[in-house]
Amino acid sequence: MSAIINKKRPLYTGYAGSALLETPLLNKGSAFTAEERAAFNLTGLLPPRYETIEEQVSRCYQQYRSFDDAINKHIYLRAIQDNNETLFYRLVQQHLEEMLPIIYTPTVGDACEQFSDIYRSARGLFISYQDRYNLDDVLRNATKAKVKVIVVTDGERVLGLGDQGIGGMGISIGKLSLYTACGGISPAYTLPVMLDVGTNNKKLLDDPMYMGLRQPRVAQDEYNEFIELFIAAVQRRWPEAIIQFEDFAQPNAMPILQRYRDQVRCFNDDIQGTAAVTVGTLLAACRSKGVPLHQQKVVFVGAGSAGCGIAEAIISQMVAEGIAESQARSQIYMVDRFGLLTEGMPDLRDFQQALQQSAAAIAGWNFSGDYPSLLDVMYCAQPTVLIGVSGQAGLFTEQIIRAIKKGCELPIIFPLSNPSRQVEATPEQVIEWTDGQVIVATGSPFKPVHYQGRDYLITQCNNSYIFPGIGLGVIAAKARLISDEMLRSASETLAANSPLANTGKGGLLPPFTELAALSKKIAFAVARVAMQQGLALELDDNALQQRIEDNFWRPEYRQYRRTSN
Ligand SMILES: O=C([O-])CC(=O)C(=O)O
Ligand SMILES: [Mg+2]
Repeated sequence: MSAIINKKRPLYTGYAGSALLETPLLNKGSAFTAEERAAFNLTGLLPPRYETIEEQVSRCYQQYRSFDDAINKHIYLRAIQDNNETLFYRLVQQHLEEMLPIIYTPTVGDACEQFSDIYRSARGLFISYQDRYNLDDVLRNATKAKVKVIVVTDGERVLGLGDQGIGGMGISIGKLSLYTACGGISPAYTLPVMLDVGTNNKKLLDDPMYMGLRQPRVAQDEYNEFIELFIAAVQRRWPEAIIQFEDFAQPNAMPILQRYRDQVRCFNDDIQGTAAVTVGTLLAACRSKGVPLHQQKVVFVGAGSAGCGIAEAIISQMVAEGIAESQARSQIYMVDRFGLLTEGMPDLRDFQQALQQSAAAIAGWNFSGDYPSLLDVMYCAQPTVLIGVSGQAGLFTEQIIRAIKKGCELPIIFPLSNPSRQVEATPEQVIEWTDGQVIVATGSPFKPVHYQGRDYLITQCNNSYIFPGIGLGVIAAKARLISDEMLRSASETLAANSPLANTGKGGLLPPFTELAALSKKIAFAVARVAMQQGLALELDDNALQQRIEDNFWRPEYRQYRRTSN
């Protein structure tokens, strides 16, 4: 363990009295000691008993348990976060499996939808289009001086819930909570950002409570200029910050990523994070099954930027396993609203065209519409893997699932859409319709399924396995950019840590309780690749490991001393 972290040097601060109690990064509440209470003018502001953080956690947990609804639990935890960040993370760390679904997917989806209704206090930066020419001033107003990770959204495609306008702030906050809880990034270095360009969600525009700009979304040139101004302002203020793009709508997500990924430390979590975790989970599934990835035929339902991002990552992985790219592409079938993406289909975006099937490939197929439907693809292509990223509940019908099972003894089925209520089929349905012969993973958490005397653990194939480790690795090695190879090493590290693939038992991915340890391994692998590519500091293995430990923040109170001013 790191010398630096164990040293527990006292922290000097000029805050005192109620201002200290109202600063969530510094507040310790009843844990301020007698000496600190005297030195910081706190005497009388707190109940007299001095408490340990463990005692505080017990009280919070008792209060937490008194709420029945997930959304009320979420509101309660967010209130603790806004009052005392150290306590919040200590509580979450101790009850990680129970609380992740509350601070993150699926409950964070409700929190985004109800953002203006449940709003309590300010967190992060709301950058409105109207402030676009004052961005330096706006960034200077941020309460954090040294920002290392920004999660930014414009709220246009929040999870599978569509345009949530300003409510998208909920997802930026949730993702950053995981950066800290699972990736050890100190909350002092994280900043959630919501770019408010308006909303096209009529319900929100008509809602008297709605707290965002009441106007249709700014689009095209104005929108792109705003993004450009934002990126440039971040570069001036925090040139080393990682920018994670989150929940942008398809027409913007890919162009923004392509415009900036070779210039700044950025990635799009829905395209690249989802792709990395899905490839990692798929590799683990293939290894447990004993059939390599390059021998699989993969059908996607949903050919948006997320689906196409995963498909491209699978193709890269198949090529890395030794098959030709054209062969790999021929094994991927993208099904969208109008059917299988096929040569000649009108209005395909660039990134979709690269994934269309050739007319020759489907020449012998038997189908009735203009393009093969999902069911046609199931019968004619006989896939072995089915991945859902459609955002549409119920798309994997019994007929679809039974059709894949017919052509494959042990299909791999990942209904990934989030949150839980948008899932293409529940794990219970998938297991039942395949008579229990299936490897299943979902994007949101689901309880284990009991079927014919057997318990099936449902693996959550969620970005949270990937992005905290990437962030930690990029920070530890000061990587300048985030390359595809770095993301691929994250997938491989994830797969290499699959309990099922390694031991034949347990989940496809490690339990969430092991996320912190896994994030460190991913950080190490990602940083190593960044160094090999000349994108990062040159460090030997020991020095890199040490920097990962040094950067890993733990929710422990530090001793405070008062600055003399
Ligand atoms: O937040 C999650 O659980 C995964 C994600 O990025 C999305 O669904 O947009
Ligand atoms: Mg997302």
